[in-house]
Amino acid sequence: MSDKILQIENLTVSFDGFKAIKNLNFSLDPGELRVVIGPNGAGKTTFLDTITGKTQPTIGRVIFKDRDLRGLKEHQIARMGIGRKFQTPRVYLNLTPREGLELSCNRRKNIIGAVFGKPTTAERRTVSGLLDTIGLTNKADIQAALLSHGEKQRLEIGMLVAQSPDLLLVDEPVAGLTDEETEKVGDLLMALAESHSIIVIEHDMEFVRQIARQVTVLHEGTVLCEGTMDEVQTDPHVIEVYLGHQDEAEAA
Ligand SMILES: Nc1ncnc2c1ncn2[C@@H]1O[C@H](COP(=O)(O)OP(=O)(O)OP(=O)(O)O)[C@@H](O)[C@H]1O
Repeated sequence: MSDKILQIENLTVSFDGFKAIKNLNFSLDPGELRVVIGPNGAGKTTFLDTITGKTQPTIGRVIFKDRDLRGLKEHQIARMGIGRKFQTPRVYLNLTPREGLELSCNRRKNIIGAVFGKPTTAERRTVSGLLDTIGLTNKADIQAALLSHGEKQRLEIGMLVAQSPDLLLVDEPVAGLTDEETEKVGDLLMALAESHSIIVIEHDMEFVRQIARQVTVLHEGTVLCEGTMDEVQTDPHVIEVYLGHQDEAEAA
């Protein structure tokens, strides 16, 4: 038995001979919040795709809760406890946040059942706790279409959490958000990290500084550097391939 929730061993992913991921090793502790950064094309999305089963390793292994995920379908991996939040929010716009969360609490229900069926007392309690966690109690009963972009992002994170995953994969959750909304999403992820393992992919360095304890920097499909934000920010290789260029871009 490993004490890691996720282990990636010697992973290589090739697309027609092009190696998007090369000999990558990575591990995550239960209850850890890890931020993965890296320049465009570094392999961040491919890295997540390999964990969720969307893409199969060419070489190497992805081990989740001591089980090799090779050959498993995306839905089987999701059922094992890996939830993924994509960059753009995917919420049910015609449902209220409360109804959306009730639906997510019980994935076997269909939409009609969730909207017209009666939730159990336990489900109601879970949903009101989740509404509180994502800061949407006061908007629980309006149509989700009327929520701001940041509120929709928080609702989708709540819908993922409602499915009780052990590992949450969150892809660029603050792209396009205001500073205030960004901070709320950061606070939410930090609160969730108390009871989940979380990997966040992010470009926004202010946001990374807000939430990151451990940071993994990817470059050309492999791990360039891993450490605290301070360690990563002062690593000469990271400055050269990523942060230096970003600061130049920000200054321009
Ligand atoms: N299906 C595919 N077929 C061929 N090449 C691919 C495929 N998917 C990704 N790649 C290539 O692999 C490399 C890594 O891509 P990936 O999308 O994982 O990077 P990324 O770090 O997520 O980039 P970004 O920050 O721009 O989203 C890129 O050069 C990309 O063009």
